[in-house]
Amino acid sequence: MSQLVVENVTVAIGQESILKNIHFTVETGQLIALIGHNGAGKSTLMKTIMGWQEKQEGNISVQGIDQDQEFLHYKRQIAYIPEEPFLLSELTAMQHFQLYGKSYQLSEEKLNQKVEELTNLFEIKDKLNVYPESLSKGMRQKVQTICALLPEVDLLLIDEPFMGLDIHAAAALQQLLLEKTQGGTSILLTSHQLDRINQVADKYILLDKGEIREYDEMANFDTITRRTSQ
Ligand SMILES: Nc1ncnc2c1ncn2[C@@H]1O[C@H](COP(=O)(O)OP(=O)(O)OP(=O)(O)O)[C@@H](O)[C@H]1O
Repeated sequence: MSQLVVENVTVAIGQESILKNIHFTVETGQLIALIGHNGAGKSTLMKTIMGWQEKQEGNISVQGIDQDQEFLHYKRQIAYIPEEPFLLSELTAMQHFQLYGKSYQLSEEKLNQKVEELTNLFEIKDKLNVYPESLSKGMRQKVQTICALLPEVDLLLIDEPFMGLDIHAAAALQQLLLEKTQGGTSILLTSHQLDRINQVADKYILLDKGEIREYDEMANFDTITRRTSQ
């Protein structure tokens, strides 16, 4: 079954057309890499799927739940890790986790178990009571990443997941993403790190000036790069 269906989506910001007629699906348990030059429209597409950016035309659904018709129900199926950590200055790391746990209706027991597991994995267990301003950039990203990994959602959207993470955390995240897909979660991520993408993605979408140029198996990516650079 298609987890995410994006049909003929068009986005303009002011007079500028940013996404043109975007059309693709992501199947259950697939990991799709969204690639393209700076400014190609990758983050805008993520934000549009999240409902943070308004679309002018088209439809988006997750598990058959339409974004426009049942927004709250739709949104509960998705977790998002934005490119820039988006943390509240008045909340500690643990309070962020609790806020996410509440909004995705996790039981306290499940939340505590996952916080324990993920803060151990990302080596920030000693930072639970620390406010964002006292965390390093990479630690803020870890907190944001953990927030999105707490709920069991159908669709995970991740903007540049590996950027800013240390080697240990990047490897741990890579493993975790693969485990998530094996459990049936679909993942759409953007990345400029081709070596990582090659290791995790099933397929890639090549976005160019707001349009999809290629949507193919990851295994074909090298061939295409060579062909287009000749
Ligand atoms: N809030 C905004 N107002 C005006 N233009 C915007 C806004 N957000 C994005 N854009 C424009 O939309 C286009 C796509 O930007 P977007 O951030 O989606 O690109 P990207 O592919 O994620 O790039 P990068 O790889 O640099 O992160 C760019 O031309 C950018 O200038």
